[in-house]
Amino acid sequence: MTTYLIKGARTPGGDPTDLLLRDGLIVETGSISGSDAEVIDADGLIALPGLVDLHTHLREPGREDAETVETGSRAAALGGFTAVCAMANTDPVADTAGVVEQVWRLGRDAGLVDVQPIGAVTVGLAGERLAELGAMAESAAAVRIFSDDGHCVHDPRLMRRALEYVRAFDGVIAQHAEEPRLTQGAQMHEGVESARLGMTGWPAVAEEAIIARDVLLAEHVGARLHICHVSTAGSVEILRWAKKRGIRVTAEVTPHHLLLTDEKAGGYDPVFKVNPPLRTNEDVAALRLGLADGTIDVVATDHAPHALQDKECEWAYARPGMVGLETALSVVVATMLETGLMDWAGLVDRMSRVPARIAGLTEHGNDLVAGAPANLTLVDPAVRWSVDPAASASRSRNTPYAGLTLPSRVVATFLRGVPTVLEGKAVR
Ligand SMILES: NC(=O)N[C@@H](CC(=O)O)C(=O)O
Ligand SMILES: [Zn+2]
Ligand SMILES: [Zn+2]
Repeated sequence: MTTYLIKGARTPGGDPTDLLLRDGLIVETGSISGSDAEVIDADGLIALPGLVDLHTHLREPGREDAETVETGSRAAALGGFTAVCAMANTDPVADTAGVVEQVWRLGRDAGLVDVQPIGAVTVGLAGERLAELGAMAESAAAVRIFSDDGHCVHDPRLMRRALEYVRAFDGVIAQHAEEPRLTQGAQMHEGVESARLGMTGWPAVAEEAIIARDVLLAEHVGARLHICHVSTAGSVEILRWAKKRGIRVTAEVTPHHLLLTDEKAGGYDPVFKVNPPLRTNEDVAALRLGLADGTIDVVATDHAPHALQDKECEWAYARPGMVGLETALSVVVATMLETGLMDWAGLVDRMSRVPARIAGLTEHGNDLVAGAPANLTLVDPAVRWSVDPAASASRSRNTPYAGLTLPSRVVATFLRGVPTVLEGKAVR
């Protein structure tokens, strides 16, 4: 196994340092010389703990034409990630120990990021009966996060049972907050733009009503709740209230909800169709402030690859979702760092340390100190780059940022001391 010496990397808030990586660990930091290691010149680069994504759709098993565990893992590594949590809405659904173990093994065999499967809450995501949560928790995949993402666990009794069940092993239910009765036929955010375009709206209250209900349920049973892809100002207010009350709730926001608004629907390009929908400028401002002050705990990509025929069609028939692994860091730099709302230490917190803690991934999200696992990424903060969908490592092309110039780029990523990305290119 090659030993790597990273020379002169800046760390958030710290002085430039060298990092010696050997046998999967950071074995030494500070000023290091006289080593026979392979040297990586990191002058001008920032070293961050590897990013952790709590919300990735890898599409395997079932839709390998849109993404596989391997292609999604490669896209993640290029985005600076060393761990991703794979959502359960595959085909078959990840609702048994067998399926989550299969995904976990595929991730291990690809070896580009740690793939932590998320288990479904209900059988087949149908919202009727609880899936075998205990068996998934005890499986080789050691599932801790359960989610019916793509669907809301809308039956309050079932949601209560799920929260009670996972409390026993400190698991967490990640809720896709969408009251289905309020979003029937919905195509975009309900507001001025949807009225102008004549499209059926997805009102903010469909998200907020479920979040309000579920924080109260989590309080009642004393369990951990996580809210997926928070998208409205009202949701931020409810979370702020719940946290002040001591309720064990965490929440995520996607990069696209930090940057884009419902005006994008005006061109009827389905690349901008996503669940929850792009909202208004006021919502974007509230999400940024909520992320800055910690009301929203983490950024998660909700990387949702879709095959060409599922996206390049009429808006109403297009699947919702956007890819995001390769652009997440840059979009957060553009929306949170360049606006002065957060610094690099804040980004590390929201994209590495806290998501790792929520997922229980103890090998990730650690400070880059001697003895820590060598899971890290090197970022060039001086580079600006233009997003080219065709250059993506993801099998799908549905990025909403085509042609956009974004700041900061991942130069190298290491998983347990082994490079997955070097000079901005995937190693394997
Ligand atoms: N975000 C999306 O628009 N789509 C996701 C499902 C989801 O995250 O709800 C997908 O699986 O494609
Ligand atoms: Zn969702
Ligand atoms: Zn999702």
